[in-house]
Amino acid sequence: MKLTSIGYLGPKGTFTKLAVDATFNGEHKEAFKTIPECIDAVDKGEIDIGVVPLENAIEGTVQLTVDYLIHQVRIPVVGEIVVPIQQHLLVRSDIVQKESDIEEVHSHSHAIAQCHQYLHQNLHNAKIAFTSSTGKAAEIVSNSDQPIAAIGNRAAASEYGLEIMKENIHDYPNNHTRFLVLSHQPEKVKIKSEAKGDKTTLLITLPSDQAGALHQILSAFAWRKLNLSKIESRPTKTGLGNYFFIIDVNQAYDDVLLPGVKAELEALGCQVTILGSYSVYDIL
Ligand SMILES: O=C(O)C(=O)C[C@]1(C(=O)O)C=C[C@@H](O)C=C1
Repeated sequence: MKLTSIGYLGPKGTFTKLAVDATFNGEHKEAFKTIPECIDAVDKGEIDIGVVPLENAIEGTVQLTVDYLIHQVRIPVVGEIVVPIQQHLLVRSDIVQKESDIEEVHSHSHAIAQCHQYLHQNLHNAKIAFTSSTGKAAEIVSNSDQPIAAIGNRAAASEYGLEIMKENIHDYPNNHTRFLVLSHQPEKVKIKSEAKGDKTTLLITLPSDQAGALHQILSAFAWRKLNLSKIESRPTKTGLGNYFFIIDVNQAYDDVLLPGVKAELEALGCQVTILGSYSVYDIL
């Protein structure tokens, strides 16, 4: 039998790989250089499932993921994985002995943002170099003989033979990232842990500039007592002031309440697309 293939933002040692390893057993896992490359591969059927970062507790939405899913490629969201994020400062111990030796810090923009205060206070003079992922940053540091450091996780340190010079350098505790599981073949998504709940994500376009439109949208959820966990606006990219609303509801798409919301919003002139109805998995 052909193994299910799962794509992730690579290389090895990324947080996305941690999310994949914690939720999927033994399947074929394939690293992609960028989030769009991973999403495209799912859409073209080159892989069965893609896992991409969506939102971090400190830095907020991974806009590349949201915009790519709205504007370029529509793939159903079939799961969400929530992973605790601990950022460490990784170095080659044969080259860097103390923080003040470090001339450059490499990492993914979201990881850099999660450690701003630390960098500001401790590595003020080091240059920042943005990489496609934290795993890539660790790989670069391991291949360099320059006094540079990466920000990444413990798995990256062991994967690339780096030393953790300073642990937990993220600026706030309780750091978590949500990852989306994307697939056109939901029957292939077999997650090994127990789901902690369900969500539905809707993409809503307001009719035109109309007073009270957002209030009317929210009231369609409110009077049905539907609990929302996120509301976000993203540009439609058609002109200044034109926005989509992306709304997460804390329940699966049912037969009554959410179809009712959809019909009510469409009657108000909104366009409503269901981006997914899916289970949520917490990795501890
Ligand atoms: O670079 C990685 O390790 C990723 O998996 C990407 C990513 C992100 O895009 O938010 C994932 C989790 C962390 O928040 C930092 C980086």
